[in-house]
Amino acid sequence: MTERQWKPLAGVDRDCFACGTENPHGLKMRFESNGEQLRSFLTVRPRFRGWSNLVHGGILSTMLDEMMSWTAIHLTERFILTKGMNVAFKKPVRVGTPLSLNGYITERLSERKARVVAEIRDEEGEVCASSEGEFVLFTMEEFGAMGIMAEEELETMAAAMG
Ligand SMILES: CCCCCCCCCCCC(=O)SCCNC(=O)CCNC(=O)[C@H](O)C(C)(C)COP(=O)(O)OP(=O)(O)OC[C@H]1O[C@@H](n2cnc3c(N)ncnc32)[C@H](O)[C@@H]1OP(=O)(O)O
Repeated sequence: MTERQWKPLAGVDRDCFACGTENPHGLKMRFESNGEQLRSFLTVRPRFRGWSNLVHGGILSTMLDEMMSWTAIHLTERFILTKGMNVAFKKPVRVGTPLSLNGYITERLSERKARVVAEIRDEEGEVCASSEGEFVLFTMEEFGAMGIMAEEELETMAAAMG
C-alpha cells in the first residue's frame, strides 16, 4: 500500500496568533494534510519561554489547540469552535529545538461534534505534550449567523477548507 501524500495547506488568516502569516508576534504555524491526518513542524522562539529555556505551557496548549482546530476544519470541511480540551504535559519542551505536531480525529461524535487528538514530539520522536478536544462543527451559514467574521472572510476560509 502506498503512503498517502502530504500536501501543504495554504495559510488564510493574516493575524491569528498561532497561524497568522503576517503576525510578527505569533507562532506562524504551517500545516500539511495527507487526507487522514494533519502535521506541522516548528521551532519555538525564545520569546515564548516560561522557565529558563522551556516553552511555556500556555504556548504548548495554543499549539495543540491550533493543531486540533486545523485538523477538525480540514478533515470535516466545517467551521469549528473549540468547546473544550485537556492537555497532558509529559516532558519539558525546549525553545529553539525542532518540534513536530500531528492531529487526527478519534471520533465523529455527531453531525455537530468531533473529538480530536494532537501531539507534540521532540527531535527523537518522543511525545512531549498531547491534547484531546471536543470541537463543535458549523456550516458556513451557521458560522456566519454567529457574527464571528465578515462575509468575505467567511468565503475565503470556506474556499480554503476543501
Ligand atoms: C482554512 C481555515 C484556517 C483557519 C484556522 C483558524 C483556526 C482557529 C482555531 C481557534 C480555535 C479556538 O480556539 S476557538 C475559540 C475558543 N472557543 C470558543 O470561543 C467557544 C466558546 N463556546 C461556545 O461558543 C459554545 O460553548 C459552543 C458553540 C462551543 C458549544 O455550544 P453549547 O450550546 O455550549 O454546547 P452544546 O450543548 O454541546 O451544543 C448544543 C448543540 O448546539 C449546537 N450549537 C451551539 N451553538 C450553536 C450556534 N450558534 N449555531 C448552530 N449550532 C449551535 C451544537 O453543535 C450542538 O448540537 P447538537 O450536538 O445538539 O446537535
